Amino acid sequence: MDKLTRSAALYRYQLPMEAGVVLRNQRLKTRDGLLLHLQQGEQQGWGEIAPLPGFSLETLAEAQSALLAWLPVWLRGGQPAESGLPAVAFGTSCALAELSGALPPQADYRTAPLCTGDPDALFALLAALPGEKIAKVKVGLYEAVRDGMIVNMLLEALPDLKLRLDANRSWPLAKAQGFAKYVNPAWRDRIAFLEEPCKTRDESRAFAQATGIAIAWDESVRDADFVVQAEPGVAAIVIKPTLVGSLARCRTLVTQAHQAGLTAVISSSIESSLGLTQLARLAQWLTPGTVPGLDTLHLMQAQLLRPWPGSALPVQGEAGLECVWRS
Ligand SMILES: O=C(O)CCC(=O)C1=CC=C[C@@H](O)[C@@H]1C(=O)O
Ligand SMILES: [Mg+2]
Repeated sequence: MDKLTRSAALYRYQLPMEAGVVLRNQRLKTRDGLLLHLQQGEQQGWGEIAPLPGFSLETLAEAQSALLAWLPVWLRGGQPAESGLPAVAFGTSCALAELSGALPPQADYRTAPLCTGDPDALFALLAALPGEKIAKVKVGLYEAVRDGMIVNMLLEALPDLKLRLDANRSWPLAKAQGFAKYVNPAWRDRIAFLEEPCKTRDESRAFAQATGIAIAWDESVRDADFVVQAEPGVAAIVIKPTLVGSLARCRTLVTQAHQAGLTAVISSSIESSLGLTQLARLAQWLTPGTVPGLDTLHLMQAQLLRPWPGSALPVQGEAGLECVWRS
């Protein structure tokens, strides 16, 4: 491809969130991020760079500065080094992969319906769901006993249901065991995994051994000392590309997980529909057969540029974007 024909633009977006979306004790009123648009000859590619407040270590301002340093190198025909900021590494690698055709267009638009509060709403939705019934329930936000009873009730009522649970490291070991006590041992193997039950990895391992409930690593995957390996009681790793890094890094993690006999689940960091549809493509490409954890679009009041199939949310076009840089 002709290096001279490269051009690029960087846009800023802001999408209104549904009322009441709280992340790590912080209300998220809007989702703010950047969109990178690269063009080379007839080819083009988009990437979303949206550090998630409370989860990402980098800020949006830091991501923007990194992109403004990355862009001139790319425009001159170079291959800029992968950014050390995960959200930037993810977004730039997506734009480059669209440009080169490396990210296949086919997508896995299945999601594991996400339930944070109302088990009745989840029950109605699951009862009507065709095909594989797999849902994700947030635990650890209320009393552990209440969580245990809800999980037990759902598994009892829907015999073909499998659950993914997520405690976000909120329980001391004793509390986690208090949760498990309320889940009938006969149904525990229908908990596909419980993400990060305890405050430390060792406590989470002890929980899995003691209860027979499989666990998954999510936050741990981003710890500097984390190594993907087979361990008793560990079923899966959750990969959130915006928090983890480039497509190449995600691919390495998926390969390592599969080699260790673990499930790898591609999951959302609450990207816009643009980033989310790219994650659905990544899931189809790297983890076919595993339902990705992408049920987060309903937390927003609008989509961005590319619609998620079946979503009724309005789609904001390019006209609604603020251009912060253009070559
Ligand atoms: O993994 C999924 O199924 C959906 C994404 C999801 O649960 C999360 C996304 C981003 C931040 C968190 O609130 C949460 C998580 O902790 O995994
Ligand atoms: Mg999680």
